[in-house]
Amino acid sequence: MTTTMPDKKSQALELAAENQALRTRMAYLLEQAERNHNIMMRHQAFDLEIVGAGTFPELVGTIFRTLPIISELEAVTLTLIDEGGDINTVMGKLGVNFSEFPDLIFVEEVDALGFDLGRRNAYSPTPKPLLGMYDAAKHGHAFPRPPDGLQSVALVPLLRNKRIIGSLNLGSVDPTRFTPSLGTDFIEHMASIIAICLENVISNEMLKYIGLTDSLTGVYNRRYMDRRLLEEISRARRQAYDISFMYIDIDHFKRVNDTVGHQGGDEVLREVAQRIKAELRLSDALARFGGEEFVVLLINADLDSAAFVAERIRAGIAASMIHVSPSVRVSITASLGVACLDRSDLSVTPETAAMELIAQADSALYQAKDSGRNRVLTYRPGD
Ligand SMILES: Nc1nc2c(ncn2[C@@H]2O[C@H](COP(=O)(O)OP(=O)(O)OP(=O)(O)O)[C@@H](O)[C@H]2O)c(=O)[nH]1
Repeated sequence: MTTTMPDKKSQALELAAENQALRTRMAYLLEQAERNHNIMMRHQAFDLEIVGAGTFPELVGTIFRTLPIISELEAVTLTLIDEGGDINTVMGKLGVNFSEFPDLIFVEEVDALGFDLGRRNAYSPTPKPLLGMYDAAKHGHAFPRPPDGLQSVALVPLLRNKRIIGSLNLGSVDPTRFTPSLGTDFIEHMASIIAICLENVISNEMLKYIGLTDSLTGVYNRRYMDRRLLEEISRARRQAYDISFMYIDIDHFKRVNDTVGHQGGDEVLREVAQRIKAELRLSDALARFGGEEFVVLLINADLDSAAFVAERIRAGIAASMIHVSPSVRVSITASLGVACLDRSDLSVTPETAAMELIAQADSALYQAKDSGRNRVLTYRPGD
C-alpha cells in the first residue's frame, strides 16, 4: 500500500519517455517517407523526361545533367558497347559532338564493362549490379574523371532482352552509399528504363542516318543534301561567308558498265566516292544525287577555291586505274561543274537560292561535258 506511489510515478515517467521515443521515431519515419516520396517524384519526372528524349544527345544529356542531382550522386557515367564503332560513326555523322559528353564511354566488347560474366549462354541469369568501395584499378575504366573523394560505386548492367548493351555507372563520396549488401531493385529498375530509352534513340538515329545516306557508297543522299543546303545557305547569309556547290559526273559511265558489268560499275562508284572524299574538309558535304552523279557542298569556299578543290578531285579520279576485281582495272575520268552562292539578293528565299545554285553548277557541268569531258568548268554570272 505504501510502495505503489513511486512505482506509478516511475511507470508514468517511463511511459512518457517511451511516448517521446515513439514520437521521435514517428517523426523520423515521416521525414523518411516524405524524402522517399520526393525521390520517387523526382525519379518519375526523370523517367518521363528520358522517355520523351527524341535524339541521342538529348537523352545522354538529360541523364548526365539530371541523374546526379535527383539521386544525389557525385558521378554518373555511361558505358556503351559499340562493336565495330557503328554507333560512334553514325552519331558523329549526324553531328553529335562527343566532346560535350566526357562521361560517355564506348567499348568494343562486353568484357570491357568489368562484370563477372563467366561463361554465358542463353540460359545464364542476367548479371547483377556490382556494388562496393571504389577501386581505381577495378573501376577506373568506368570513371574517366573520378570526382575527389569518390568512395563507393555501383556498376549497373544495361540490359535489353537479356543482352548487355552497356553499363550505368554511379559513384558517391559516401562510403556507405553502395555496399555489396544493399538491395539493387531500385537501381536495376532505373537502369532498365535507361536501357530501353538508349536502345530506342539509337535505333531511331540509325534509321534517320539510313534515310539520309546512299546505301551503295555510304555518302549522303539527295534528301540530306537538299536539307543541308537550305541550312547552309541561311547560315552563310547570316554570317556572310561563301559557299560553293559542285556537280561531279563520271564520263561515259554507260561504257564502264558495258565493259565491267553493273557490279563492276558499282565498285567504280564506291571508289570514286572515296577519291572525292579524300580531297574534302570535314565541314564539306558529299552526296550521290543518283546514277553516276555526285555533288559536293563546300563551306567557306569562294568560286576560285572551290574550282581549285574541283581540279584536285578531277585529278584524283583520273590519277590511277580503279580495281573492280583482282584481274580487272578501268581508267575513269569525270567532268565537274562549280558554282558559288550569290549572297547579294536577300529577297530570294533559301529554297530558290538552292535551286539556282544547283542549276548553275549543273550548267557548268554541261559545258564541261560539251567541251570535251575530264575537266572543271565554273559558272560565272554574266558569262
Ligand atoms: N553500276 C551502276 N550504274 C548505274 C547506277 N546508276 C546509274 N547507272 C548507269 O549510269 C549510266 C549513265 O549513263 P549516261 O547518263 O548516259 O551518261 P554517261 O555514259 O556517263 O555519259 P556522259 O555523262 O555523257 O559522259 C547508265 O548506263 C546507268 O545505267 C548504279 O547505281 N550503278
